[in-house]
Amino acid sequence: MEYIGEELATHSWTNLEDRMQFELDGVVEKEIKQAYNVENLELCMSCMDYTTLKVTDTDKSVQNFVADLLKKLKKNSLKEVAAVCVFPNFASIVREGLKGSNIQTAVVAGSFPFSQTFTEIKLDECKMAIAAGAQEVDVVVTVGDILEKNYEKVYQELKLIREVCREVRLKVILETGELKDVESIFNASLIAAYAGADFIKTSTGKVPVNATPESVYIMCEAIKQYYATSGRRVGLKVAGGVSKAQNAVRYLTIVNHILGKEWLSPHYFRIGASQLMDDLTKEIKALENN
Ligand SMILES: O=C[C@H](O)COP(=O)(O)O
Repeated sequence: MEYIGEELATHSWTNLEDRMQFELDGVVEKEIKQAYNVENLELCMSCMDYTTLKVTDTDKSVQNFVADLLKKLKKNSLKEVAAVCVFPNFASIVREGLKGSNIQTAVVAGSFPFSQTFTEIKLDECKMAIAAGAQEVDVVVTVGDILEKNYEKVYQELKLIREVCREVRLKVILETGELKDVESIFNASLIAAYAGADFIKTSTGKVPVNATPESVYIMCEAIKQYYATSGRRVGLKVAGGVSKAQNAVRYLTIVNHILGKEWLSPHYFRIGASQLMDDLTKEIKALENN
């Protein structure tokens, strides 16, 4: 058995907080202005996990959600989004609705959004979602265990989830708004990476604080250090409260600044959003007509 504590000890987050504030307020802010162009807005579109995770979702509403998306993309001559993300019970409906497109069927699973149930139930939910057609699975870490530094427990559970999700893309949600400090976000990122996550994701969108530039900066730094050690690229998904094109470009800029352009494709960068599509479409059109 590998122990995650030994791996974490090889990484360092010292001085990260000071450097982060300095860079976010200075050079990154300048880069955002330069990055606000049609090419990058279209890139944000193609990296979007178009999401509905509402208590009112039904078979019919999800079917309409997918059909509306395809209509919007066609009407506005837009590039395909990366995925449609829904609760796991809607996986087969989404997969069916997306037939003929390259858009992936993504689900949240593992007792989203709180991850508060038995490991077996989380594993079964992932398995059932995959059997129903999910190609990507987003699960949440047990946040309390990160805060109490029960790192080994979190790591072992994620490895079990990785095993049942071996044929699909696995995104691990850290719920950074609840982790709060640099150390917890940095360590949670590395635990997920070492457990085999394809992506680490900021938030569920279901707590008061979701994605922030600071949390994304810390996660990028952990991904960078992990890549230097392992040679494996872990992707980053920004999610929760991203509803404006300006914010989407802000996150893309931070990822580019720390990780570089190799991360700027749907393979390694995603934006999970339920409200971003319209503003992004509007801004693309406005810049095109300028
Ligand atoms: O995974 C995606 C998020 O749940 C979406 O959050 P949002 O509804 O705030 O865009």
